[in-house]
Amino acid sequence: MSQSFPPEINIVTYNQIPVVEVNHPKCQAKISLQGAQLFSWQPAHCSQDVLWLSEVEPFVEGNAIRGGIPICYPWFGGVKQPAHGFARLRLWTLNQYQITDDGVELLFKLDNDAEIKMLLNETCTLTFTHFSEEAAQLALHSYFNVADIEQVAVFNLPSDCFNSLTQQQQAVSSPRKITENVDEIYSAEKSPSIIADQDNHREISVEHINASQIVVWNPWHKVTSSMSEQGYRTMLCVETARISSLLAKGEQVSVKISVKSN
Ligand SMILES: O=P(O)(O)OC[C@H]1O[C@@H](O)[C@H](O)[C@@H](O)[C@@H]1O
Repeated sequence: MSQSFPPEINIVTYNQIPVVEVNHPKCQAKISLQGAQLFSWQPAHCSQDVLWLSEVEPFVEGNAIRGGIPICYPWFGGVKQPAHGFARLRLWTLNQYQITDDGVELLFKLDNDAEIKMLLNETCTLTFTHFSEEAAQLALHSYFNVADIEQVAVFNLPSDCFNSLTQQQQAVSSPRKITENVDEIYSAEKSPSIIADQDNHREISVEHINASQIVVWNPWHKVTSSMSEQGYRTMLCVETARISSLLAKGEQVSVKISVKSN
């Protein structure tokens, strides 16, 4: 694609990683070409970023970026190496863009395997399409930026989940409050998940479209790469996933994120 972009789009380098910066009256956003990873999105009406990025992220080639929306594909977790699949470690290409008064649309491709369309405006919609013949898993592993994890409540999750830490199914009270290391897999029967971010006076709605699971993760004090000791305090992952029900060729999964101030 031509290297001359309209003023709303800029390609810059963060340490070793090429990044697309979007500057539009409706929103500002940043996407790493490694992983086609949206790691900053701030709609005009918000005074804070909606997505969390580790303040110690080094932006080193081949290192998973800690924050934003990593695309975990074509597998989830440590079933194989690298953990969470190779898509977040590879360079994607920006194949199309469109800028209108309403916002910016970007299309990134990972060879002939997959693509992700990003519709960025006052809301944010990512639509992933799986193209390869082989069935695959996926997680749009969204890290949300919250003022204080101890004042956060997540509404509209199912009343039970699979706890990946104990490897057991367990009952969960509603709304879900986070006060320790959590790593939970819910069925995606209920959508959207609502993150009440009390001290930022806002609610983040996370709509899971064509997902089979929702993963809720915060490592708390567990040592985690590219994350500071206090990093867990301002983040929460609520992930849109296809773990048990594999993606067939041509299938799409989307996450739609919107923010309401209160
Ligand atoms: O450190 P990674 O590979 O980015 O993974 C982070 C976390 O991702 C979550 O999706 C998993 O449920 C956790 O088990 C995992 O620890």
